[in-house]
Amino acid sequence: MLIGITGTPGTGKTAVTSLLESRTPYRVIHLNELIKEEKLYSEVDTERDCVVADMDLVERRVWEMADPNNITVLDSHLSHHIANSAIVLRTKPDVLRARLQKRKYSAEKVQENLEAEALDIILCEAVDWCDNVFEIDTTSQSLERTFDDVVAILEGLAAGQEDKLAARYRPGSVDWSEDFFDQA
Ligand SMILES: Nc1ncnc2c1ncn2[C@@H]1O[C@H](COP(=O)(O)OP(=O)(O)OP(=O)(O)O)[C@@H](O)[C@H]1O
Repeated sequence: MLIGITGTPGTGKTAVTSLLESRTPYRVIHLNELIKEEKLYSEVDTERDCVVADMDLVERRVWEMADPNNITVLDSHLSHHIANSAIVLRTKPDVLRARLQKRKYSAEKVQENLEAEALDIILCEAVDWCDNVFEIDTTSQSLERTFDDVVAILEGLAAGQEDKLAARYRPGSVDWSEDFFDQA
C-alpha cells in the first residue's frame, strides 16, 4: 500500500517522514531526492531552478522500491499523484512564511507558495487524485504531535478504519484564504 505525505513546501513532509524512517518499520521514499538522483525527469527548468518529473518513470520506480508486505510512505508534494491515499500537511500562511524565509527563498517564491497554501491547491489535487485524503493542521502543534497523527493514520489505514480516520482528519477543516487575501 502506498501512502503519500504531501503538502506545500515547508509544511513538514520531510521532517515527519524522517522520523517515520528512524522510528517505525515503514519504508519511506523521498521522491524529490529519488527524481534528482536517478534523473527521473523530462526537463530542467533553469528559470525556476527545478526539474519537471517524468511521472511515468517515477511511478514505475516507486513500485519497484515499495515494500510488498507493508505500507510504503512517499514524501513529496507530488506523492498524491501516485499514492491512492494521501495525508496533506497544512500550515497557516503566516507561520509558513517564517519557515520559507529561513530557507532564503526569493520573495517571489515565498509568495507563490503562500498563495498555493491559502488556495488549498495541493489539497484539491489530492482530493481529485486519491480515494482517501486526510488533513493535518501543523500550525500550532509540535513536530512530535504531527508524527503521532501520521502514525495514527497509517495504523488506521492498515486496519481498514478509513471511516474512523475520515471523521478525525477530514479534509477542508482549515480555510486561510480570507485572512490571507484580506491582508494582501
Ligand atoms: N508541527 C510540525 N509539523 C511538521 N513540521 C514542523 C512542525 N513544526 C515545525 N516544523 C518544522 O517545519 C519545517 C518543515 O520543513 P520540511 O523540509 O520538513 O518541509 P517539507 O514540507 O518537506 O518541504 P519541501 O517540500 O520543500 O521538501 C521543519 O524544520 C520542521 O521541523
